[in-house]
Amino acid sequence: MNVDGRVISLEIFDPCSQVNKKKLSMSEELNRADGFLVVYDISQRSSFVFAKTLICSLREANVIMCKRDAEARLFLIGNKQDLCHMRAVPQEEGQKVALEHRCHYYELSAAEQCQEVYAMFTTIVRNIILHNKMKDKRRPSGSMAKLISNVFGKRRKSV
Ligand SMILES: Nc1nc2c(ncn2[C@@H]2O[C@H](COP(=O)(O)OP(=O)(O)OP(=O)(O)O)[C@@H](O)[C@H]2O)c(=O)[nH]1
Repeated sequence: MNVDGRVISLEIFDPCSQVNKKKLSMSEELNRADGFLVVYDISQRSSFVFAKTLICSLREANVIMCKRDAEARLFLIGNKQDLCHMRAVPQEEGQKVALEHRCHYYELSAAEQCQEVYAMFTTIVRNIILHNKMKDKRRPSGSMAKLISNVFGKRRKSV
């Protein structure tokens, strides 16, 4: 993808397509993921219920650590908006769940709105890049980390 003049390669892992689909396996892929897109079908209530379970599992497994993490990395997406005549999940309900879990919410149709899908991915990647930059800033710098380890190192020796 081209995001603000930068070429970004995305690696997409779909745990729901794996053999053990019912159980969200907290595999290595999930733990090293930069972002999470939980997609449900607006014409199928069961997929919305499953989406809510997935969001809770991400939180319980500490893959999504805190409010700030969810705001930057977790996205709830109601797909198949073109089937709104068969809608089983009101948009407000999706928005409410997103608000409860502090994540972003989109409703679109992957089949008919490829530009919206591209725009959504651009926003997601932008958010994640910004979040990762902030995280790096919050981490102690090399010399500061060295200083901290020296201080604690010395203390440990004297105990
Ligand atoms: N009408 C409509 N159909 C869609 C849309 N997006 C996907 N589909 C259809 O929904 C079906 C499932 O799509 P997949 O891409 O396999 O979705 P998935 O989430 O991987 O599905 P699972 O196998 O259940 O995990 C396919 O028949 C798609 O063509 C959409 O926006 N509108």
